[in-house]
This record gives sequence, C-alpha cells and structure tokens, in this order.
Amino acid sequence: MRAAVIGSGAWGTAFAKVLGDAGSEVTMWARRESVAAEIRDQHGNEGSLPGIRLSKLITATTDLAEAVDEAEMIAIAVPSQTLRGNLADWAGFFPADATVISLMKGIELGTLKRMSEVIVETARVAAERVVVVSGPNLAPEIAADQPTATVVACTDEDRARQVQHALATPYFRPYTSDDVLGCELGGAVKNVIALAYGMASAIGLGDNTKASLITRGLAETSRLGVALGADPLTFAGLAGLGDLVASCSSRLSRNRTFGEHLGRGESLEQAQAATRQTAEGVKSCLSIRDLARAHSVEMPIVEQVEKVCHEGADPRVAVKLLMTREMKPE
Ligand SMILES: NC(=O)c1ccc[n+]([C@@H]2O[C@H](COP(=O)([O-])OP(=O)(O)OC[C@H]3O[C@@H](n4cnc5c(N)ncnc54)[C@H](O)[C@@H]3O)[C@@H](O)[C@H]2O)c1
Ligand SMILES: O=P(O)(O)OC[C@H](O)CO
Repeated sequence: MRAAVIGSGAWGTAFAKVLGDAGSEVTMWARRESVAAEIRDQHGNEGSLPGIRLSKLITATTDLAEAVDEAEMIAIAVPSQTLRGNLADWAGFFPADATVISLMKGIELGTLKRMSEVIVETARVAAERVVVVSGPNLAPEIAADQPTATVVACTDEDRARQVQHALATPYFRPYTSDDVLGCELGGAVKNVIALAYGMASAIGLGDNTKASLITRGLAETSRLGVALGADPLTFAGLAGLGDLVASCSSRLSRNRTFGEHLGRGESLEQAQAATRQTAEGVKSCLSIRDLARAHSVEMPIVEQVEKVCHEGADPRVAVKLLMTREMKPE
C-alpha cells in the first residue's frame, strides 16, 4: 500500500519503519528540511531515534501535498494540542478515500475532544475512516525491532483488519478492536499516571506505592471510560493496562521522565527545559481532569498530577492527600 506519515518525531519515524518493513511505500512529512533530507539521504533520524536505520524505500518531504499524494493510509503523529491547527492547513490535500490513522495520545484542551474526534471534525473525514493505533509502543524499542503488540481500533471492522495487515511485522503484532473511545482514553490517561509514577520514583517511594499507582490509575481510567461509553475490557488490554505498565516501568517514557523532574523539585519550566520531546500528559492532565469533572467521575490521581504540574503543588503533599481521602470499597 501507499502510506504517508505526518510528523517525523520519535513515533512518526518508528511507525514509518513498521509500515515500510510490512511492505508499504512510505513518504514522511517533516517540518524541517534538515530532518526530511536526513531521512531521504541518510536513512536515519538521529535527533529523534539515534542509531536507527530506515529502509531505503522510506522517503521524506516538507511538502504536505507531496507526502499525501495518492496515499491510501495517512498516519498522523504530531503533538495532540497542535493537531486541530495542523489539519486546518492540511486536510484539503488528503485523498478522499484515504484511511486516517491517529497515533496521538492526548485530549484536546478546551474542547475536551479525543484526537479521532478532532480529525473527524477538522478534516471532515467520516468516523469510519479514522483508525486509532495504541498500545505499549515505546518508539525506540519498536525502532530496534523489539517485539511488541498493539491495538488497531476502528468502527469499521474491515478497515481495522486492512490496517492490521499493513502493520504486521515479525516485531509488531496488531490486534483489532471496535472500541475507539476506550483505546484513545487508555493512551491519553496513562500519560498522566506515568507522570505520577515518575514523581513517586524520584521521591524515592517503593514498589508497593508504584503498584498502587498503576492499579488505582487504571481504576480511574476505567471509571472515566465506562462513564463515556467505552468497553471496560479495553482497559484490561494492550491499550489500557499494557500501555500503562510500559510507560510507568520504562525509563524511555517521556511522561515518566518528566514526572521524575517534577519529583526532584523542579518547576514545570525547568522540567520543560530539561526534556525536549512531547510529554502529552503535562497538558492532557488539565483536559482529562475537566472531562472527568464534566461527567462527575472521580479521578484523584489525575487531579493531583494537575496540581503538581500547573499549580506548583509539592508531590509529597499530593501523595499525602491521596492517602487520606475518604475510605471506600475497592
Ligand atoms: N514516542 C513514543 O514512543 C510514542 C508512542 C506512541 C504514541 N506516541 C504519541 O505520538 C504523538 C507524537 O509523539 P512523538 O513521540 O512522535 O513526539 P516527538 O516530540 O518525538 O515528535 C513530534 C513531532 O511533531 C512535530 N511538531 C511539533 N510541533 C508541531 C506543530 N506545531 N505542527 C506540526 N508538527 C509539529 C515535531 O517536529 C516532531 O516531528 C504523541 O501524541 C505521543 O503521545 C508516542
Ligand atoms: O514516551 P511516552 O511517555 O510518551 O510514551 C510513549 C508511548 O505512548 C508508550 O506506549
């Protein structure tokens, strides 16, 4: 198949590699000509994925129209909060029948929309043409051909199966799902829980604390998902528990790393200066908190992460507040 990948950061690059290794012809879009030229001429992207070699069949351009020309699949991996503005410029170039694949894990500030909803609304693409790919998918590990699994979610089962086949490689095993909402929420909320995990880690808290954070983090993710109409079983799967465990336990996770900076007492600005790539949970903790409040769902960990990130709260005080909440059954 012919595929375009928009966004040449860590995940866009690793995903292009998967598509290429699975047999598609891939054109990537990069913002900077230096990145496009490096992918095209040197088959690498040192700034985002040091040491990774890409197939010579993967090419890149800074011209969006050229990137998506005749594409049957268009995968998007840009920061969640820029997507709406990006699509306003880009959507006119998308071929009418192309499948649009969302790789992003965030909730839009203000509108509280999921990325697939932003795509449907802004690119005027029917919901059944939008596929979400989400799971325990740390880009550097995938780019190094380390085996993992993922979920390909779409309301159109045939389209999900088509993308599943277009992504299958010996190191990347996709499963299909029709629970687009659950998969997207799992991916967005785990970033916030990974921030909390990073903070706990930096404070020096132990494995019981971390296991409690993962488990109760998953409980609040599922609570929000069920309130919004997701399948509760999705949260026990790759796009729920799988992704949560990967991000919390890995030093490769940008969200966990960002949380560690905050846990060491750095301010939001200091943590931002120390980390370069996208840590979606930092902004999505605000939108997820607002989404939960709008649906009267309690998300105490998300609430505390927001306070540490944006209100200057001390992570140690956040832990104390979580531990002294009203007693209740599990
Ligand atoms: N890195 C991973 O392991 C991973 C895995 C799964 C999902 N994701 C998700 O994929 C999305 C992208 O993450 P990433 O890891 O590729 O981030 P990244 O920071 O490595 O790359 C982001 C890309 O977006 C581009 N970009 C930045 N601002 C932009 C703007 N205003 N307009 C257009 N493009 C802009 C950057 O140039 C870069 O190419 C996020 O939602 C993330 O949660 C990441
Ligand atoms: O590096 P993070 O924290 O953005 O996590 C990357 C992926 O979402 C893991 O599945």
